Amino acid sequence: MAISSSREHLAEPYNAVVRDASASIVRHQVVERLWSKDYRLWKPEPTEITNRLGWLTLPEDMLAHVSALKTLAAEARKEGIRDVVLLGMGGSSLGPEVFRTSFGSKKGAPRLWVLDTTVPGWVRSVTKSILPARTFFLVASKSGGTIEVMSLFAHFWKLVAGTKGNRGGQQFIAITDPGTGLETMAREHGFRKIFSNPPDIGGRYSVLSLFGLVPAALMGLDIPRLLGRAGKMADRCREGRSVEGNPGVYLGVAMGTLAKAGRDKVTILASPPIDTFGLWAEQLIAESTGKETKGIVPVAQEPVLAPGMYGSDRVFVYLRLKGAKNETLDRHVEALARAGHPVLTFALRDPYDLGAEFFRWEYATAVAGHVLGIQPFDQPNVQESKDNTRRVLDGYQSTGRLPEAVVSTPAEAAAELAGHLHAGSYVAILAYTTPSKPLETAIRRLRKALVQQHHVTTTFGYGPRYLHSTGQLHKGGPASGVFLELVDRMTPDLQIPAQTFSFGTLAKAQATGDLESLQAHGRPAIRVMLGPTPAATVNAIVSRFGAPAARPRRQTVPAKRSSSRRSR
Ligand SMILES: O=P(O)(O)OC[C@H]1O[C@H](O)[C@H](O)[C@@H](O)[C@@H]1O
Repeated sequence: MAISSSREHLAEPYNAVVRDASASIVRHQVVERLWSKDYRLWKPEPTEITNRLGWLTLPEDMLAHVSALKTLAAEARKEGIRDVVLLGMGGSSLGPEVFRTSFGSKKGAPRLWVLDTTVPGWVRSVTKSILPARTFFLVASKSGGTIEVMSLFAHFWKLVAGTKGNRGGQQFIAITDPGTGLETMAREHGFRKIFSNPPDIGGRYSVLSLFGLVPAALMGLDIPRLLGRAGKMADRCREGRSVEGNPGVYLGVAMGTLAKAGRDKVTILASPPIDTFGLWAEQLIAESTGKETKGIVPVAQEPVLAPGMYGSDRVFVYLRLKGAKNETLDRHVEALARAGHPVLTFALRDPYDLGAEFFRWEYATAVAGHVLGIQPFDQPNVQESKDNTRRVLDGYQSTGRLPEAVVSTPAEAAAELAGHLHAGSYVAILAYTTPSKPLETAIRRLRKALVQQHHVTTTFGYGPRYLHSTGQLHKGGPASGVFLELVDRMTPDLQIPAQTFSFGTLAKAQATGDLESLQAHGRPAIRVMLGPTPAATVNAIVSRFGAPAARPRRQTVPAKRSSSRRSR
């Protein structure tokens, strides 16, 4: 079969592992029970499950909002709005980020900016790129109280208020659940519109709800077309008689059973225009499965290397967009399959097929949770870092100082990393800084060096974004992570209006709060200060890793054919 078509099933011997588990999935009517929202698929109690399954019917339910979305998009065009800045975290920002980078704005529609940070340099760079009086601000938060979102709102509200020609609240739009603090605030501030999202959808399952659709509509996307693709996939995910006939169940059973057999790193490869899909999938998979010391490690945007460099803990999934520059990835994926790694390929005809992929992966993650025996809809360890941040900020407010954390030099960090790594490890690189080309090139070099030298897996996330995404897995998932925290100087800093701390202090407190959480879980966590030239600092770590090590001996089959887990 040509690489350009989907390969939705694994080659042998991996397919046999999935087949082994299938009988139990069919016998226990997992598909039917998932569609009927039976919480016992995951846990004996319904808490945070029954009120989290609204995503199943979004492709139909959201059609009711199409005309309101069209009206808003038309208003933006008519009023000459040039930019839309979305203020949100995790489930409220990563889906829109995929739309922004995969589609680009349509002709005549405003540009979308997604701001999910507290790093002052990043906030400042978006602030400088827009004309405040000709910008809509989307304040997006399910809970309506997330500290980053509220701080960013305060910043942009003040900015707009100080602008000639501003239309005040008319430039602000809220997306939130009914009855939140954000809803009240939006009403008090005279927001142009409040989009009230169905409350039975968790953040990471919300891309096809108003959280994803409002920014998508403002960018000029064809919403019925996107929902239509998602709906077709949802229909395919109703097949209950065979796992191989249901694309969502197949992916979920494959991820779950292979993770149990030792292949717990799901490496997402995607054609260049859609490669931020991995950032969205990271949150979905990591936050849903990474708990009770179990979980699947999603890997996004990792540089591709020769098949022999990878350990036997990987599964590869390739999202191939028709017409994109796919030559390199095509060759890579062929080589991976030839070398005996498990590989799936999903072919997308155009970016609208992302609608189908969102649904497939959501469904698959719910099924993988069942296979792993965890409940995929809560995030029990996310709060810890938030509590630690709060404690650090309280300390700062009474003493005027942040606590000192142990800092390593680049050379020490390289040695410490090496000392912690073994087969099956993953290194999570966590950067509290402003994105830049040189930095991202240096990070790619670091990831390459780690894979080549140690045959481990690498992930990369900007802080505090990753706290709302992979942060749950880091603390609650398997103890195979080693954490490298890279922290900016945060200068020049930026004040948060009506707040006793600045953006820089908040970002540093978040970095410290998470470091403390990781250490409290006994996870190796190393901090390096990025200094005046962040890319040079990262390169200094890379330079400590020598030439690539010899290729490891690699297994080409899963460790063992595990028997399927008893379904409840
Ligand atoms: O949309 P919000 O309520 O602001 O939440 C944003 C994010 O917050 C937390 O970190 C959760 O773990 C995420 O799942 C969520 O997406």
